[in-house]
Amino acid sequence: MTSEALLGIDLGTSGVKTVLLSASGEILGEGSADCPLRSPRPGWAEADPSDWWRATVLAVGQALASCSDPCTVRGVGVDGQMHGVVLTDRDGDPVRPALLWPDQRATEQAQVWGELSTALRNTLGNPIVPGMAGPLLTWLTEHEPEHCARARHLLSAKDWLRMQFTGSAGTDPSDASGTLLWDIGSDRWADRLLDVLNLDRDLLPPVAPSGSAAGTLRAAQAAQLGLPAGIPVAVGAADTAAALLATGLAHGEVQLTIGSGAQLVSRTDDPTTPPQPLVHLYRTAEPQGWYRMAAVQNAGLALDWVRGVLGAGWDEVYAAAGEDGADSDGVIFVPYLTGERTPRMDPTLAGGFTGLRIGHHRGSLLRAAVEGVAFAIRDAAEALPGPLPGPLPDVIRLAGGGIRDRRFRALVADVMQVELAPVELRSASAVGAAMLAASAAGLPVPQVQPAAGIPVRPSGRDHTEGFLRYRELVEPYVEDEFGHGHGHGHH
Ligand SMILES: Nc1ncnc2c1ncn2[C@@H]1O[C@H](COP(=O)(O)OP(=O)(O)O)[C@@H](O)[C@H]1O
Ligand SMILES: O=C(CO)[C@@H](O)[C@H](O)COP(=O)(O)O
Repeated sequence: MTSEALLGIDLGTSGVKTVLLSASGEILGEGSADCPLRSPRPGWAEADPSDWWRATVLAVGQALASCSDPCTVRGVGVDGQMHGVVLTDRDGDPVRPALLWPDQRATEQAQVWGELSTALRNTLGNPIVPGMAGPLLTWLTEHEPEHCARARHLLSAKDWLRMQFTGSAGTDPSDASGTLLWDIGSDRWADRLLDVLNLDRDLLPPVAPSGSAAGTLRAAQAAQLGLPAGIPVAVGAADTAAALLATGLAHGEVQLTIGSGAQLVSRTDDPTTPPQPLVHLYRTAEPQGWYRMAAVQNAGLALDWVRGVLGAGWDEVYAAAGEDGADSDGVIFVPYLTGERTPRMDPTLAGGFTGLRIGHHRGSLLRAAVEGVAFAIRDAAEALPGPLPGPLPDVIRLAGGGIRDRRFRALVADVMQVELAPVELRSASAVGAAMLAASAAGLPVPQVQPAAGIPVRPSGRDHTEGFLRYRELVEPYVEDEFGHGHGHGHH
């Protein structure tokens, strides 16, 4: 028997995940291929898009091979990591490696952006951070004019991939709203800002709805991917926006996704932001609507770094999360390897282990690392405003490739003191991309009912003392969203 399927491809920071979804929302096949970022200098984060392509071919092949019956793919949708820049020529060939969201090279340029008039900054609805396309483009204009002169398009990761599929350049509002080049209230490129900053408007691609058809799959690429040529390809969406589609996050609910970074999101109908926002505001992948995001730069990315440096396997890392006893015996890990966004909003911050004494050992460092990432997530969670002014809800939805281990889930629930409701999808974003493929192919959008995992309730283990010590290290003095300085009660 042959089944019909929609293919979703998630181009994440750590690699590519694929899913084949049936018309009734069932997962027929899955695949994944690693494609880690490169850091040619401290503070830089790049990727070679040809590695993305190889990982995509592998992950699509795996998904097809994993189906129990042969699949006929009726449409393709893509989503990807947000904010970065792929500068390409007119054919979509990169003129230099892609710059990714954890990149901090545009820190100086971001400061210049921060000095723009309040009116202009308000149109963006977002904190100014150096890993977003706008400041990265300013850096490229100043430091690599030769690459800018050769460039025809500035693309997000998934837009680059889709251009390989269809041959034409474009983007969608959910990714465009994460560039700092987008007028969030008017839902279009921020032309006045581009003029003021003297940035090349012609580099920005046309924008179309996430679920519309961008074109069809070209024959040569179809042959490499093992897919039929000529099938519709959706414009696609930013990874978090795609994940919201798959999990069906409702107004008033909060979702925590842990991958390379971690994101806490909630939907909002109000696209206004305070002058110095500590959280992001982005467009959803739907025809209307926004969501707010508290963004943690260093989640799985920091754990992966610690793992590499200490030569540990993932199981050892997660075993450390499951250990009983005192909080890392006084060792604290600050995971700010790529600066930090919510709630610090400071790209110049760096990571570190502190509190080390003779008698501490490798296990103390691993334990401190998982705890430090959980502390960073709690720190960000406390900054996420509405649609629920006030404290976080009692239950938070949990998703992402970083939650696969139950010991880490338990630690995060204990540190945050909330119940976590896991969604058992290997890649919620890839499922969202497959849903967009259905709409681009003119097919009914599958109703996905993601399997609910076992709820993770706080066990009663108290991490408050460790969290407060962490806070003292990272937050001697803060300003709230309205610019009022205050110290913390525990000082
Ligand atoms: N083999 C593994 N076992 C357990 N956890 C892993 C493994 N590989 C990766 N991870 C965790 O999953 C994260 C990647 O999750 P994913 O959602 O795929 O991220 P991204 O979208 O950033 O590529 C890693 O940073 C790490 O925390
Ligand atoms: O930085 C953000 C959002 O602001 C992330 O949504 C990135 O898009 C990275 O996602 P992952 O690769 O960690 O899933």
